[in-house]
Amino acid sequence: MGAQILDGKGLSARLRARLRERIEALAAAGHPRPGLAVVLVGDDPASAIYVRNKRRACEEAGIRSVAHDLPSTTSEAELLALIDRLNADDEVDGILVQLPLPEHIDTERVIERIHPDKDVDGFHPYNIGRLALRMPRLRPCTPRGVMRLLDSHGIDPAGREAVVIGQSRIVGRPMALELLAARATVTVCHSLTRDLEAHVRRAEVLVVAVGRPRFIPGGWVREGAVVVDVGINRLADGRLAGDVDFEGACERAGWITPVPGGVGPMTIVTLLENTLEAARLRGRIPADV
Ligand SMILES: Nc1nc2c(c(=O)[nH]1)N[C@@H](CN(C=O)c1ccc(C(=O)N[C@@H](CCC(=O)O)C(=O)O)cc1)CN2
Ligand SMILES: [Mg+2]
Repeated sequence: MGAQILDGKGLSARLRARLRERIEALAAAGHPRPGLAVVLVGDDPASAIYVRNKRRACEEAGIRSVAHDLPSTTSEAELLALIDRLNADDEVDGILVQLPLPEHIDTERVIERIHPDKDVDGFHPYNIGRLALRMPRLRPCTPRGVMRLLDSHGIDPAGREAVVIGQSRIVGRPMALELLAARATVTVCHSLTRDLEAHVRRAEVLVVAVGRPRFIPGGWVREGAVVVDVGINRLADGRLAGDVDFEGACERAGWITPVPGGVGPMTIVTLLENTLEAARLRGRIPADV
């Protein structure tokens, strides 16, 4: 095992403690606590766990979270009506709609209905457009968390060959935009990409988000590469595995994220930070904290 570990768990714990201090100081000075509405539709077991973790993280950071748990039979119109109410509620700084939504609901329409200043997931076309133009406001949590993890270990993607595998709304596309904003040379690979192995072998920064356990063999990883594994796959024996063959990749990579304890915790802390940022953008707390 040659690779050094990119420790998202440790970094996120430090960032969360710092965030809590800032929020407590604001509260002590008479400012409102940031408020996050967490919307869960249906009974997807993984989503239920992620939402529970987000609510707990809010509580620990001193953020007021309001739960909206809706049945899987909720219609799109009902969900849009809830978002309208949350948009109009001054005490709600951030609105998070857990994805995936049930199939009968149009995800794009729901995301576009969230006011961009409350879009703490950073998925609204306005916020994605701002990121694409290198004028970011609220930024998608997982890619932003990855960039902070790299930065905290002194890794600068500028000028490097970055390869992102996967083109999802949550990770792949915004990850490519973050890396481009950081001046990497970016390639996005997907299911129609020819010769994936050749792209992976070129990558100095490799980000994998496909949701298939050990999809990338360790032997494909470039010597010294930075490997960011966004996959969280539950194996038949109950253990978690990433999208990259971790043991094999460790032989060649310079840096690598573990699963669990790498990217996942960074997603959650970035959500908390985005909620504070949304409160700032909305003028509910001072701009200089
Ligand atoms: N509205 C959103 N939906 C989804 C997002 C998102 O950012 N916004 N991302 C993913 C799921 N996700 C957050 O929602 C998420 C997944 C995993 C983790 C995490 O901390 N994972 C741990 C392991 C957890 C386990 O034991 O299962 C880790 O990697 O260490 C955080 C957030 C899809 N939906
Ligand atoms: Mg995420």
